[in-house]
Amino acid sequence: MLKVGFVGWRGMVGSVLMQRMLDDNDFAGLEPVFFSTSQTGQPGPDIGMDVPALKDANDIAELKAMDVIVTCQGGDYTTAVYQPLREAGWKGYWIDAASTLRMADDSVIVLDPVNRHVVDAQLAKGTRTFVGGNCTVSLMLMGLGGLFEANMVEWMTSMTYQAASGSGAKHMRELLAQMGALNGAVAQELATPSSAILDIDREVTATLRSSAFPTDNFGAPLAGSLLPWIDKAMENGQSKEEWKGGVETNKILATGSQPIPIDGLCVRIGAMRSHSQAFTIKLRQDVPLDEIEDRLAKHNEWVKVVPNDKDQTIEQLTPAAISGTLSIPVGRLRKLAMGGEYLTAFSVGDQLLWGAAEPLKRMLRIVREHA
Ligand SMILES: NC(=O)C1=CN([C@@H]2O[C@H](COP(=O)(O)OP(=O)(O)OC[C@H]3O[C@@H](n4cnc5c(N)ncnc54)[C@H](OP(=O)(O)O)[C@@H]3O)[C@@H](O)[C@H]2O)C=CC1
Ligand SMILES: N[C@@H](CC(=O)OP(=O)(O)O)C(=O)O
Repeated sequence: MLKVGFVGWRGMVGSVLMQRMLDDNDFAGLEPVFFSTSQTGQPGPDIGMDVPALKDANDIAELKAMDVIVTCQGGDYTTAVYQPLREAGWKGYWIDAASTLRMADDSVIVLDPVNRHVVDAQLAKGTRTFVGGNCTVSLMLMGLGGLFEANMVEWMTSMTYQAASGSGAKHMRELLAQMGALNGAVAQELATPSSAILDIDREVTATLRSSAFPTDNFGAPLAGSLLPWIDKAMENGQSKEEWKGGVETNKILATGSQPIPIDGLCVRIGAMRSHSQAFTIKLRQDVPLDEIEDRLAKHNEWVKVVPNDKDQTIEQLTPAAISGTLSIPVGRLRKLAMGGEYLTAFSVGDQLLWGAAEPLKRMLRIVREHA
């Protein structure tokens, strides 16, 4: 039976992974072993079967006993443990949510509904390191996979509207604290229908700018505002999140020496756990919209084309509509005024499911089939 070590399972991404594996009975037939960097010796999680006490996630000898390690612990952990483990002779499968190893020559970025052929080819070649993609990249490719599969995209921009969850659990709490502080600052006026909206707005703006406003995690107000920068700066003026959009997409698609230019602006907004993106797509040819919709809809079982009308858009194409689900709606599809080769689209996806946990869960299944 395959011995699978889980690291980072207590965290936000790890908890979503655990739940999805329980939902689909994925622990059956495995020998799961749970690790922690802080709770060694404590009882393992309740997954409906006996599991040993938690092992030390930094203990190379314990890790070495695993056939597969699935980690959602984060990049610092991967940096500290992966190389020493390989140097100790471990030849097992490493399945990781962190970005650390994504662009390494000997790793594959996994998103099997889009690149199963790449994953299979690399497994056959003996590749043992599989990494989930950046959330905006995975969500974009789940939505637009039909266009890339048909090699219809000459270039693309992606303008993102990213949820607080992408920064972690503390940030989600801070977003809610900010929302509460704004509401609290004007609660009395809101309860008085005759109060002047510009007075309320003035108070809200003063609260946003006040030093007492909770911004320890984001470093600035997000509720009632937005933050047009995500992750570190690259030397060329891109943010690292924007850089990932181009390099990771091309690695997933294995475009090799003919990369598709993909760039844009990444923006944090006050959504909880679903990322949205607006695309401008330069098609290689002027393809009719109905053919485009058909290709998008048929690409995978989770994408859903939303007709370009107001009622269906605001009902189906929002974080509120899809958070907590695997659905990837794509809508606002129309040709732009620039010409028939210019397409616009908007998509939404749960950042913790297809954006993080789901590709790892599925990769573990693929490894089981292969091993
Ligand atoms: N957040 C996201 O959207 C995405 C994250 N990722 C990757 O996944 C990594 C982990 O992200 P995320 O899940 O948000 O991180 P979390 O901060 O939620 O969890 C990381 C670890 O913190 C430890 N921890 C300490 N206190 C607690 C507590 N009270 N509850 C739960 N865990 C606790 C746990 O490790 P221990 O048991 O060892 O103490 C846990 O595994 C990221 O660093 C990133 O590399 C990838 C894609 C998206
Ligand atoms: N950077 C993403 C979340 C994330 O964890 O990305 P990555 O896995 O590429 O580090 C966001 O903030 O929404």
